[in-house]
Amino acid sequence: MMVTLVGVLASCTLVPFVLYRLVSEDYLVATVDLLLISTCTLSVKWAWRTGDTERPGLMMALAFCIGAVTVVYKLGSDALYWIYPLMVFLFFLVAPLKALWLLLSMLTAIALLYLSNQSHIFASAFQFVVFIATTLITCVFAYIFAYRTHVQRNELRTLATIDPLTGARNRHHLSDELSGAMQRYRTSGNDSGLMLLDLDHFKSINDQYGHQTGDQILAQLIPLLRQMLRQQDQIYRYGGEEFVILVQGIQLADLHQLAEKIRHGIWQQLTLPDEKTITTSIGIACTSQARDWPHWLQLADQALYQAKHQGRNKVMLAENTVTT
Ligand SMILES: Nc1nc2c(ncn2[C@@H]2O[C@H](COP(=O)(O)OP(=O)(O)OP(=O)(O)O)[C@@H](O)[C@H]2O)c(=O)[nH]1
Repeated sequence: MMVTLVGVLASCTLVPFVLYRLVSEDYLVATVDLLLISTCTLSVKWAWRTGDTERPGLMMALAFCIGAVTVVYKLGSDALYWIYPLMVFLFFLVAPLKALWLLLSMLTAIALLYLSNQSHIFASAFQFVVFIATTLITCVFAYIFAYRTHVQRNELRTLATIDPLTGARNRHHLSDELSGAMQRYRTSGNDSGLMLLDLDHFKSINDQYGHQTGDQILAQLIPLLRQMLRQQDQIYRYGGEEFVILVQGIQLADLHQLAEKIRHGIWQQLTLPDEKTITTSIGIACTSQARDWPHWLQLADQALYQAKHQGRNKVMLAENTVTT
């Protein structure tokens, strides 16, 4: 985790300086350094406890910017060299645009302190101009680099998690999401529903109309499903023409109604080039019926098998009920 790495590195770097400042009786700078080490420790703990890296990262970044202005004000040009590693450091902690804004605010504060004659930060006006020019250039290059990395990371995440043909999620995070829903049911009694949906006779559709038409049907299915679902409901492509829909916070009766609505919607709205209809079979199960997430999925799969077995174009409920 980046916040931990940066927090530990920054703290380790600062410890010898705290000792040095204490020995040389520079108590203000020693206090600032100690506060920065405490902020790093708190942020790392916060990130580990909550799994959230955004707010702890921002807290650390803000503390370092304020600390840097204070130390530069107190120590003058001796402290200026630290601004450069800090500029790179901030891009590891917060999103590129936030890091850029923080850095520009920090540089403005240093410039205002100097221009208002409140401190002899710079030995000469020339040194001031060189400092501003070099820090701005570093800011711009660091921002471009961080922004490109950010975009590429998002693209990689999309490639790893989204099925390119349908736009549904792939199976990558399905087990995590299902075990999360199972966990929520155990801790708060909040039931969730699972639908396993499989288009009927898809092989004959491919054989009769061609693979490309089959692909188009699969691509049209997801927007149609999204119209009938809430924004927080998740659709995963489980296999070729088989999809998993995870519906959080729903009881079995309502899940059944929703599955019927979906079955009808597909029957009415998803059509072949010659206007013939396409049907679907759906197996459904709720967290309250299952022992764990693989069992939950297995129950929905058994229900889907029943729906196929009983003639297709049907919604079947899982039969098992867990007894505790
Ligand atoms: N066009 C297209 N076809 C796919 C894709 N993935 C899987 N398929 C096809 O989907 C078909 C699934 O066939 P089966 O598993 O026999 O099932 P089915 O014909 O739908 O029959 P039932 O499920 O029993 O109603 C196979 O012919 C696969 O080639 C895909 O991405 N695009």
